This record gives sequence, C-alpha cells and structure tokens, in this order.
Amino acid sequence: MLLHIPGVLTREQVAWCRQQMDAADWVDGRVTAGHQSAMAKDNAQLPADHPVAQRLGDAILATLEKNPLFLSAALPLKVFPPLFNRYAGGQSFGTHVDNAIRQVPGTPHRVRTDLSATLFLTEPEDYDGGELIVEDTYGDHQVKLPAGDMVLYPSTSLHRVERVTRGARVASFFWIQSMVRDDGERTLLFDLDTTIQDLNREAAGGPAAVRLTGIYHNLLRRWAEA
Ligand SMILES: O=C(O)CCC(=O)C(=O)O
Ligand SMILES: [Fe+2]
Repeated sequence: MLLHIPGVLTREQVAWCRQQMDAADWVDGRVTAGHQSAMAKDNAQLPADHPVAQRLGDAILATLEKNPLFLSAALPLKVFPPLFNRYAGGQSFGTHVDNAIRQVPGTPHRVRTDLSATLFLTEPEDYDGGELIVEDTYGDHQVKLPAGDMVLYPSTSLHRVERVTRGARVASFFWIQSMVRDDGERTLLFDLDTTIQDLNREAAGGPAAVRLTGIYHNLLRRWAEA
C-alpha cells in the first residue's frame, strides 16, 4: 500500500527544520547507500551523527508516535532514525530497492525495512522535478507532496527520484519495521481499522462494531510480532 499522510509536521515545524538544515554542512549521499544503490544515487545528505539530524529526527519520531494514521497504517515495531537528503542542480536517484536490513549507526540494533517513508520539507512550487516514483504491479506512482506531508510505501518496491532541474528538494527519509511484516496482511488490518472507525462514527459502541474490533485484534494477535 502506498499512503499519503498529510500534516505530519506543521508549517512552523517545517520552517524550524529548514532553518537548521539550511545552515548545516552536507555530505555526499552515497555514505548510506548499498552497493547497487550507490551507483544510482546522486544527492547530498546530513551525516547521521550530525546534531541537527539527531535533533530533527527525534522531533519527527515524537510527532509520528502521536499520528493515528501512521500508527494504523505502519503498525510500527521499530523506526530507523530519520535521515535527511537534498537534491539540486540536476541530481537524482535512479531506480533501486532499499537494503532489507539496516543497522542503526553506533548501536547493535538492526531494523528490517518493511516500509519506506519520505517526509517532504520543500514546497512543490519551489523546485522542478524531484518526483518520487514508486513502481508496483499497477504501474508507476508519482509522488510530490506539500512540505510537512509524508508518503509511506512498501520497501519491496523499486523506486527512484527524478532529476531536480530547478531549486532544491529537501526531505527526510527513513524506514519502519512493522509488527506485521507482510504488506497484504498489514493493508487488510488498515482497511479493517479504517472501516471500524467509520462505523464507530455512525453507530458508536454498537454490537457489530464491538465484534469487528474483536476480529481486528484477533487478526493482529495472529499476524503481529511485538
Ligand atoms: O528522497 C527520497 O524521496 C527517497 C530516497 C531513497 O529512495 C533512498 O534514500 O533510498
Ligand atoms: Fe530508496
């Protein structure tokens, strides 16, 4: 499932992030790329241990912990500390698939990448190109969102970022290990949760909503690792 999560950060939070990022020193993005993706990748990144990356990453994780749409769709078990990238002057990231396992720098912890996320930090009118293209069995999906909005997509997908031909595209990107590894099972749970919420709006606490909530939890119990 490819999902648009609006308003992860407010305008003020985006401005706060951009102020600090724009003043920081950036490095070649190939530092965190795997063997294949290093050949396709041409962008800049904040070093993972840069104080700005750590401060902003913590702020993003703190808002995501309270975002009901993210929690329902991702069912997160672990979130990789957010990284930050920038594409300008014709830079792009060719078609690749993200590494399946990522070690959190400076720790023994590993994250299995079930879901990939891009949180946009530049308004779309401020740059040309830079669309994130995610391929799935239905074709190519083109994603270019307002600053503060995020897209979540299965890490199994081939994806790329188109050349940025005007301005600069700044974003945060990271990965999630979900309690439910399988995208099909996770999507069913998300659809069921959304339907139960709709039902609760129409007939709160009715017996059918209670039974469906029971089914949701029994499926989660069957499929989740915690
Ligand atoms: O910049 C993006 O939206 C995606 C970056 C990406 O695909 C990656 O770093 O693996
Ligand atoms: Fe990627």
